[in-house]
Amino acid sequence: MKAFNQPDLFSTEEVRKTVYDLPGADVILFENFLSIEESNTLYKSLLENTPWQQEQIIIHGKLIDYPRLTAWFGDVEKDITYTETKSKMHLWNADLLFIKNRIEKEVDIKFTRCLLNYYRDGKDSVDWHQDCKGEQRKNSVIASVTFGATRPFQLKHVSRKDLNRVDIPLAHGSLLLMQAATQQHWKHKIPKTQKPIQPRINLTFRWIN
Ligand SMILES: O=C(O)CCC(=O)C(=O)O
Ligand SMILES: [Fe+2]
Repeated sequence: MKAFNQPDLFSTEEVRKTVYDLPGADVILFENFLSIEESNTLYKSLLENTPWQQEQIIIHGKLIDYPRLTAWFGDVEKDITYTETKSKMHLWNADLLFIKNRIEKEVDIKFTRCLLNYYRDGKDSVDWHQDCKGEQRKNSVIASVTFGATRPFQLKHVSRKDLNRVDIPLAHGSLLLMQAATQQHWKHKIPKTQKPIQPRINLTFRWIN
């Protein structure tokens, strides 16, 4: 399988940090968080070695496939029910531990889980939602790492109509940190696109006990 082709535009490898000034949110983007070589190797390895699963949801009594493939990894191996589908949380592998350690140098938290999403093409997506449940939304750290195609990560405030939607392009090797009460005040999504695009893998490291 071919490694992901990085456009020339991103051939400079400097880490670039952007802090988004959004009311009630704490969102920071690190472009080139991982080098192109690291990102190419990890993309290929995660694509090939992850036990990708098709999760399903019941809508009007019908089982519907989620428009993406997923996998859970974490500190312990166990059965979990995240959606309607019974899935397994797998033990961290070397690739994920490598990425997790790099992120933990940036933020003072030990992540316990990671959700991997595989967007096979532009038809795959994730609709508006907030991460975490209940009280955890008021104070959480979500570290989101992307490999493959750049897709816009859209953010919108849950109630304030006066605030514009924000589109953050998440490129190969980027890290997006969402902290504090971001999940309480803002929703996010990855829209579908008609454009012919390469696959994309996204990893969200989370703290869930
Ligand atoms: O693919 C992404 O960038 C976001 C994934 C996401 O929001 C989630 O899995 O909760
Ligand atoms: Fe999410």
